[in-house]
Amino acid sequence: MATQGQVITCKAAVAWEPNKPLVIEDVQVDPPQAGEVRIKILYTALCHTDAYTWGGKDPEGLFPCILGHEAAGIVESVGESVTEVQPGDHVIPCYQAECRECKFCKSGKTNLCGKVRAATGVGIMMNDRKSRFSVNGKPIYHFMGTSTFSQYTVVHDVSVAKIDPKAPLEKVCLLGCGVPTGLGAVWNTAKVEAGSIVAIFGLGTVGLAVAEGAKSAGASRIIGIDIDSNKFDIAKNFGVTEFINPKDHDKPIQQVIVDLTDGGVDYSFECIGNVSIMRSALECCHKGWGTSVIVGVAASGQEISTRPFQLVTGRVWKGTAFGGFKSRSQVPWLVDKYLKKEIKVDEYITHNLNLGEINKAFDLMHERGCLRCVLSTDI
Ligand SMILES: NC(=O)C1=CN([C@@H]2O[C@H](COP(=O)(O)OP(=O)(O)OC[C@H]3O[C@@H](n4cnc5c(N)ncnc54)[C@H](O)[C@@H]3O)[C@@H](O)[C@H]2O)C=CC1
Ligand SMILES: N[C@@H](CCC(=O)N[C@@H](CSC=O)C(=O)NCC(=O)O)C(=O)O
Ligand SMILES: [Zn+2]
Ligand SMILES: [Zn+2]
Repeated sequence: MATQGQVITCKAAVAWEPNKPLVIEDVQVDPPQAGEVRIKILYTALCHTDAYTWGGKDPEGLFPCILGHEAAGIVESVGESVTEVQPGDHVIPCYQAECRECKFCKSGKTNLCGKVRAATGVGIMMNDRKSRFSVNGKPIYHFMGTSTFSQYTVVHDVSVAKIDPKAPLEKVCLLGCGVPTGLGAVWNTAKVEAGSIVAIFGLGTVGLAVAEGAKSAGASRIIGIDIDSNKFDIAKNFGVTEFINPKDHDKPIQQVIVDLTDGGVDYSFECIGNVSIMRSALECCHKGWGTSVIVGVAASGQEISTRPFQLVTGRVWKGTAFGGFKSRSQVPWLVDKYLKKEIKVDEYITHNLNLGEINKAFDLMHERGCLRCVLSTDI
């Protein structure tokens, strides 16, 4: 039955309130308006940022909402003036848009895009400043402009990357967030050179992707730091050469690293979202040139601090969103790299469940051995 132009009723996981189990609801999904695309989501993974917003830590978190931002699917229908995708295209929704026209996109200095950010930050679509989701007439907010914990979602056309239909959607859904973020933090934001010494704080999917990026950039030493010692065995497969568990040391972790590296590392990456570790990550950098990249997302109200002397003496503090990748242009390129076996993806997937088991998937995020859990939306 043709669904184009019709409201679709489908299953979605609704977060009615922070920290309360998500509820699988029959959700009404409106047709796409001008500049919008309705996507049948086939696979979606969970990222730590979903847990962060669900946990009430996100200053932009609005409830009720449909979370989820690391997914892949097939275009069901498009609104007026959409030219770059059509029904049947295989796509990855991108929380970081790329309109190619705004001040940000044209700057050549950033992957951030200003076109729809004001709407996606408040859970609505730009065209009429309303949501396309409802349950029995009650509007449900969008999340990050993607809302992939649903069998169907509506996104802005500037937030859709068209990919090679040969790519397995159950794998490449990961290229919607965590893996590109880690790789890009190294390749685009830090621009790590061959021979560099790198420290990575937090060896989840994002930190492991940093390790993979650093290895491919030719880093000579890749030091992984995690409070879970089981992470080292996994991390070796992604390029980590040395492991430090801060719990095994009395000295501040930055001092331990400075002592181990003749004055500090060339590059460090914070992949946890902990502001005190962000300070350690900066202060373990070498005087004169060490650069620290903040990747982790810290809770509302949290602030970073250090002695300004750390920066006066040449250390550089940076941050990255989606690893600096331009989403619509570069996600298809990352998919191609995966198909050519130039980047890992499968190795980050430790669990597979379906959308109906989403609360179990959130629980798994706190368990040892869990990197990414991919949900099939086929309940
Ligand atoms: N900037 C961006 O564009 C993006 C940021 N993120 C953020 O990156 C962070 C990491 O995400 P995931 O890898 O999915 O998370 P994760 O929870 O899988 O990994 C975090 C790792 O940090 C370790 N850890 C926790 N506390 C620690 C401590 N005090 N010292 C050392 N290690 C510690 C944990 O054992 C775990 O291995 C999150 O804050 C997430 O929100 C995620 C994607 C994109
Ligand atoms: N709403 C949050 C923003 C958290 C954040 O920094 N998000 C990252 C992506 S995290 C993906 O898993 C990002 O891309 N930020 C840039 C942006 O425009 O949002 C908060 O306010 O803390
Ligand atoms: Zn994410
Ligand atoms: Zn733009």
